[in-house]
Amino acid sequence: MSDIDGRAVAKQIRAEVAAAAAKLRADGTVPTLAVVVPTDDEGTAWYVRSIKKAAEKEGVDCRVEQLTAPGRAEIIAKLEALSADPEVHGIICQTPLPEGVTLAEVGWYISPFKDVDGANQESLGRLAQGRRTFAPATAAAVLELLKHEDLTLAGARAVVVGRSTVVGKPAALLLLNESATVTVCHSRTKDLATVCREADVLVAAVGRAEMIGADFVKPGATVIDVGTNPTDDGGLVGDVDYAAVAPVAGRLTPVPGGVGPVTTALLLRHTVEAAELSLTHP
Ligand SMILES: Nc1nc(=O)c2c([nH]1)NC[C@@H]1CN(c3ccc(C(=O)N[C@@H](CCC(=O)O)C(=O)O)cc3)C=[N+]21
Repeated sequence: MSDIDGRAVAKQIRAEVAAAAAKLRADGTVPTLAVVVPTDDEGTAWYVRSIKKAAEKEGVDCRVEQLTAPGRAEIIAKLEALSADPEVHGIICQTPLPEGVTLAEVGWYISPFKDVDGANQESLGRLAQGRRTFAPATAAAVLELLKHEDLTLAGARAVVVGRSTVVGKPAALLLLNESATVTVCHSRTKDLATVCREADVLVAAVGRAEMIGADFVKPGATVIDVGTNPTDDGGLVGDVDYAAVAPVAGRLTPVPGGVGPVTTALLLRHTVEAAELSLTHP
């Protein structure tokens, strides 16, 4: 088994981002990402700090908009204002949202031109249509990691475990757009391990620590672990039982150091793309 090195892939993407950002700046456009943070959730706070640090290192301005106990109307007003602000090119609204508010309903107020984390239903619809769009950064990271490997997605058996709107569904659509044969599994799937064992490419996006064991994996399969589950001792584990699966899989992403760093890098890539788009579609 060989590890898939997410940090190396992220480094390469970030170098491309830095070059694109420098070019935009030389032409008088400062690529700018706005991060709307509607709760004080611990995991989100970590991600926001890491976005800000990465953005500033690569020449992308990052505006963090921390809201305090906002209602739906306040979040929507903020997203509308940022959508109308010509100096902002990319917008991400962090999850989790306050009780009773969903990303699906507030995502509508993020301009599709600035929707760098694919939260607007127009973005998801375009993905379903196989048209150019911003996919959610985490789902895009799954495909980016696969594309860096020497494997053929067309005709491959892909199984996605998890059907969330932010990861499972868009990852399945991206794989389908690459002509993989895609199965989406979830909590009601019968004989989950048997279905997963058919996969040439297995994507674990359930949010349950180490639930994918060796019996879920076909020998030699490529396994992408999207899970980032905090452990009691302050560490992080994936949805895949790494120690058990490593001897069976052909290739496997570690946690940390797999999907996570690529997610952050792609959010920045989407932001410079949105900035470039703003020049031709002001
Ligand atoms: N609208 C929205 N989109 C998101 O994509 C989103 C979100 N809300 N809310 C919060 C979660 C969390 N998330 C992570 C991204 C990268 C790492 C990451 O890079 N983790 C490092 C390690 C972290 C560590 O060592 O603690 C790694 O995997 O190597 C983690 C978590 C995106 N999220």
